[in-house]
Amino acid sequence: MRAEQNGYLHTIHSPDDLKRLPSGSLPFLAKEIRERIIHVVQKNGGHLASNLGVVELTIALHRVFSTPKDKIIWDVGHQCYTHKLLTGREDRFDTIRKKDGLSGFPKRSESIHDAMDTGHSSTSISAGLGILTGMRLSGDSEGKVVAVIGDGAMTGGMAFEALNHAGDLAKDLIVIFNDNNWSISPNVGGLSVNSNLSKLSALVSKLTTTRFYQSLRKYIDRGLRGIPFLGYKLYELFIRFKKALKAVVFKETIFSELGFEYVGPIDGHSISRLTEVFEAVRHLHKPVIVHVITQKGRGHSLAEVNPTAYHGVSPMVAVDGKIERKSVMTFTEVFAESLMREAEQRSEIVSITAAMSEGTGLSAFRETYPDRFFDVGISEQHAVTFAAGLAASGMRPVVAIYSTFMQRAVDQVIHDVALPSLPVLFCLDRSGLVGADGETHQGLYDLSLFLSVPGMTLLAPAGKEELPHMLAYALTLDGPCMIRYPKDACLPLGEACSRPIEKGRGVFLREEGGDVLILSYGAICAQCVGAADLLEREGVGADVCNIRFAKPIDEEWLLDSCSGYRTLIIVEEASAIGGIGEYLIALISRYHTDIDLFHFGVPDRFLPHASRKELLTSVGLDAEAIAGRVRLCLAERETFGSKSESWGYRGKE
Ligand SMILES: Cc1ncc(C[n+]2csc(CCOP(=O)(O)OP(=O)(O)O)c2C)c(N)n1
Ligand SMILES: CC(=O)[C@@H](O)[C@H](O)COP(=O)(O)O
Ligand SMILES: [Mg+2]
Repeated sequence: MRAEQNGYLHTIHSPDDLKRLPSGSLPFLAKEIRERIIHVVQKNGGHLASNLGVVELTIALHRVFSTPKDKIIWDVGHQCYTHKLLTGREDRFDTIRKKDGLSGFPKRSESIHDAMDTGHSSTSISAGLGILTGMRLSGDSEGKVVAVIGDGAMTGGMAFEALNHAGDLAKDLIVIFNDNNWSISPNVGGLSVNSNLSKLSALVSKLTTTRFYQSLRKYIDRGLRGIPFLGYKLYELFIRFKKALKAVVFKETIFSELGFEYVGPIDGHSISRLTEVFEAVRHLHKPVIVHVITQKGRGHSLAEVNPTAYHGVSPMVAVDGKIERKSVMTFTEVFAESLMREAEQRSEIVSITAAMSEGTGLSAFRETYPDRFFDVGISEQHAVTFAAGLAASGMRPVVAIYSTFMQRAVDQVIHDVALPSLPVLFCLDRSGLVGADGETHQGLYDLSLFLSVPGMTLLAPAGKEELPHMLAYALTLDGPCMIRYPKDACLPLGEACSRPIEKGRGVFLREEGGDVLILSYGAICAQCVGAADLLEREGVGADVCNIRFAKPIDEEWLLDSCSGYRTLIIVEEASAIGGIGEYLIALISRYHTDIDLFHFGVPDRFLPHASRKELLTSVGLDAEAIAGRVRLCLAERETFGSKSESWGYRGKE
């Protein structure tokens, strides 16, 4: 009783400490872990429902498997909080997702118990199979590899690619299929595995995972195959009979067809049952999938009822359901509102999401036009080519997708959309610097990935009024288009933003006839205008122009707009390599040889989690930093005379 008064969680500094706890203390430990997760997520924000659903699963995994000798890979990784609490990070857990604190995802650089960095979905089986194969090739015949993948992540194509290969390699990979029927929204897809915890199927799984059954199986298989002439025929007949028998008990699953031993469904909240099954499967010498049924949001009354709203929460929402009231609309909200207006007028507009309807602002579209809304699951590649198909048959598809997840479907954009020049509109939310999700979610590469694709129109709104105009304009184009915007407030930036969209041309947000011109693209213009205001107080005149188009650019307009300035600063909230900075410098310097050209982009390194504001400062893209760097450029010009230098690489390191 006394131990429970003080709790167990603070005594766990490694999985070995967990293994030493009496099994009777584990339900209390699970309760402690849930309370700690809820408390910290309320303070820091983060992924709540997914983490609450895997507390017992994680305890059982670390009771049976011994990391780092055994490896556990968490698919997506957003559900790794219990894993972090049990692997020596309990003392730092309050820093999770905060600048310089613990990451909200597994990171090899953070702990020897994190076998793989994750963040993007559906990678765990591929990574696990690779790790396992490497272990075996380097002589490690003991270590086990466990991939924990949710039902949402299982809808990702690469999960099937990996299952197929794993079945073929037939190595003893263990896949834990965490089935809670939820992705962020209710899960989609035809993979309807038998999710009922039927007594019969649970009993049969209990039998088939015993060592006795496994050795009996081996004995029979070997005996049958050893019969001269008829052996293989009889063996094949036996396998088919066994499958038919299993099909009576289990809904035949795709997994067993792919060569996996299927075990389940198992109650994902019974630590004892999970432990028993994990002990059994760790001795199998073939690929095995353990189908675990969990409840997303378990132990939190609001999250249990609404796992979507509690998938990822901002601070102060976690416990009392208080939804923060925002005064200013976000880019996502402006996009959602504008799309609804367009969709009302044009029935050929359809919308597509890859399991992110809430995050991309498509919920209203889904409710209003259910027949014109498609959630394809976590399968961005399919989303893009499905959109191409829709466009080829006269529809006007709008694919709402985070910049970082767009990375999954580069070839589909090129091969299936741009090549045939199909009118698909990609609305890239979370473009630029994102906050607490860190390296895996930064939206910094869409420009360098797609700027070189022929026929693409690339647009970026600076202020509130611009996005609706850009959306309407994009929906008139007869080819592919991408509009990028950040996860941030969509601020009004003056009447220039309301001016009609002219192909290839931008607008001046500030035109005082200064010496300096800041050319920028999209939302980062707000920071540029702020910087110009700061410079003006020191008597430095800086004008600001949102080029609006990264492609196509009206070269005549651009070159004419640059005339008369001595210093030109190109600012982009994207990787400095391969973005618009390099592209514009090449264009302008051919014609304007008398202008000092500078380029401020995001430096060539991965950026960890922090707030968006902290990240902008860290790479020198907030108003104060831009102003400071402009001062330096001017000082350089005074000191060394005219020079042109790309500062993107020299962003504040
Ligand atoms: C490639 C990719 N697309 C989309 C996402 C966004 N995302 C993060 S978690 C998630 C749902 C995951 O569902 P599931 O695997 O069932 O895990 P659960 O949250 O239910 O535990 C999605 C769509 C992502 N991380 N990666
Ligand atoms: C884990 C994951 O990839 C998503 O949950 C992502 O964190 C959502 O990001 P937003 O919170 O910006 O919608
Ligand atoms: Mg799920």
